[in-house]
Amino acid sequence: MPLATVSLPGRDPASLPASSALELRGITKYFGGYPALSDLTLSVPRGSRTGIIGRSGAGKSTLVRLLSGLETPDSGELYRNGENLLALSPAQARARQRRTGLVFQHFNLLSQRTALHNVALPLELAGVSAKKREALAHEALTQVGLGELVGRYPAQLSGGQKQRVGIARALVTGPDLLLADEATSALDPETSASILELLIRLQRERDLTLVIVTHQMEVIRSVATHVAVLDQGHLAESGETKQLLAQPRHAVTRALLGAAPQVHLAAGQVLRQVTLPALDAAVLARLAALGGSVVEAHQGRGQTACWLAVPESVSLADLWAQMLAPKRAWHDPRFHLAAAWKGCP
Ligand SMILES: Nc1ncnc2c1ncn2[C@@H]1O[C@H](COP(=O)(O)OP(=O)(O)OP(=O)(O)O)[C@@H](O)[C@H]1O
Repeated sequence: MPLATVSLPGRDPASLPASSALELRGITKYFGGYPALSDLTLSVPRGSRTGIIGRSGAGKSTLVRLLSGLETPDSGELYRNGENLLALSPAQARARQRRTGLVFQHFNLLSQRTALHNVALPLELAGVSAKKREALAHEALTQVGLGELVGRYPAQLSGGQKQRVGIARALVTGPDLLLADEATSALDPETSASILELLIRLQRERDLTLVIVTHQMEVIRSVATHVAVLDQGHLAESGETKQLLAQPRHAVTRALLGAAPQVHLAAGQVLRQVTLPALDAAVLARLAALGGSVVEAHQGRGQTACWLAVPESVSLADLWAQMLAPKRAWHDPRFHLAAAWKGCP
């Protein structure tokens, strides 16, 4: 599908940072009245490896689809190398799409085609001659280490090899932007590491801008020079990876890092992390009765992740039983038992 042809009030390209591969300004995308992305403003530096991280439903895949031209935003501005992508003709949009490589979590290879013919497909669609596209596909497969396996069908390849084919296919048209959506999530840790190393090598060799979407902080740590944290369609925070991970400002970043907030606790108090269905007045009252207070709470869909300051003597089991059991006792046998054990009503 082509990129949008809607004309939005364009920004003077001179006002955009020259070093940006991508500039998103106030991007909003709705699905069925619900905002999957909300007023998202983000810069992706040219030549960076930018990680997009967030929990399930944060809007990561929606963002990738917008950047690849598979979706159009409902409002906002989207620039690539200073060019307003939302003001292109369909033909121009298709040309820009060929400069964008996409790598998928589940490889998306055609089972009836060999590795060579899977990689050659984007060139075929672009009208490149058979001889030339096979030569280019062979070269791309060699670059990802599969020069010997060009005649294999997907069913004859391992998961890691399939993803190498996916990467070769993404690069065969010579893009300057590579979007990888959970590219290693379906792979075992060792294979994931080798695919991430390959992405780093290719990004350097080809001077690409790599946008890598993941829900795994290890991927961000090992690959990304820059990172943007999404939370329920909003940008929670963004910056250089080293700095952002050393000093996470947003609760969702800390939750993804498994890091506790930096707070000064009273003597005899400790921090405990719990995820609650809700942080309502009744739960807060029970927490206060235990001598505890909320240090940080992060509301997700259907649950709230909390850091609580409580007296050292209040264990996690106490918190669960005393704060939740009264609400849940009749619905969840585990809490029923916990409540009975703790003598809760
Ligand atoms: N085509 C669609 N139609 C309706 N709702 C959608 C569609 N695509 C995404 N959504 C909704 O938009 C929100 C963001 O979804 P998205 O897939 O972008 O999140 P994500 O961060 O990639 O999640 P995950 O890590 O689980 O893939 C979710 O609430 C999702 O249900």
